[in-house]
Amino acid sequence: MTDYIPIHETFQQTIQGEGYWMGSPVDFIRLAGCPVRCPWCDTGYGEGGGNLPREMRSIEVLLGELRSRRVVISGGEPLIHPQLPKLIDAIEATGRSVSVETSGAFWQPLSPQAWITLSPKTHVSPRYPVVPEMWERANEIKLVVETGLELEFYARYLPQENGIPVFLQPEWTSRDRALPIVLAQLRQFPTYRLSVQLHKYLEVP
Ligand SMILES: C[S@@+](CC[C@H](N)C(=O)[O-])C[C@H]1O[C@@H](n2cnc3c(N)ncnc32)[C@H](O)[C@@H]1O
Ligand SMILES: Nc1nc2[nH]cc(C(=O)O)c2c(=O)[nH]1
Ligand code: SF4
Ligand SMILES: [Mg+2]
Repeated sequence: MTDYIPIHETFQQTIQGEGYWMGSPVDFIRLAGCPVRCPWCDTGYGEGGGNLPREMRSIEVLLGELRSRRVVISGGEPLIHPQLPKLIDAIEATGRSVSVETSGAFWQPLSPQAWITLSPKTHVSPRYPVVPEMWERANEIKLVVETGLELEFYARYLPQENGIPVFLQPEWTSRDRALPIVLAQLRQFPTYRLSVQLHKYLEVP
């Protein structure tokens, strides 16, 4: 039985612009749909995304497009789709590695080899808090910093010394104000790292 999954867009042979794998050559599969409605969503889901692309594509066709050794599955919110585990397994079966970008508001058991980037949104969308399993499963945490209060909001969930990597990412539209805040926070928390959405500066997808 062929598995279809709702796709917003796919693009290949770009670079991961954010977080731990920043600068790595990657392909992108952006799944469609997200209920979380972050006010500053840079992908258009802040208002629900009803007018955004949504095309049912088969896993087989998605595999045929792949060119890079690492594939980033993003969205929208990838974990709302029950087909996600099968898509990850199918990509890994080609010998590739998979990264998943998620708000952490939904849970499904995923391949233990998949790299989970948790970017929490509880603070801007209290109806969609990070589920407890996600704080345990995440391989990195990426906080979008707009006001500087985010770090305190999530303090009890953030790893202490020698934990998983924590990235502070200036909210894009307020980056001129948010970047100095992030740099000051990095002086206070020198084990955390800066993530800048490199792709936007390079003007690649
Ligand atoms: C569009 S989201 C899709 C994946 C998932 N829904 C999530 O929020 O992690 C991809 C990444 O972009 C980040 N992001 C979205 N809008 C942003 C903005 N305006 N400034 C900085 N990062 C943003 C999210 O936090 C997330 O790490
Ligand atoms: N190049 C590039 N890197 C990214 N890292 C996370 C992205 C996302 O929208 O999930 C993204 C994106 O949209 N483009
Ligand atoms: S959870 Fe991700 S895709 Fe959904 S609105 Fe927030 S940033 Fe956009
Ligand atoms: Mg993006």
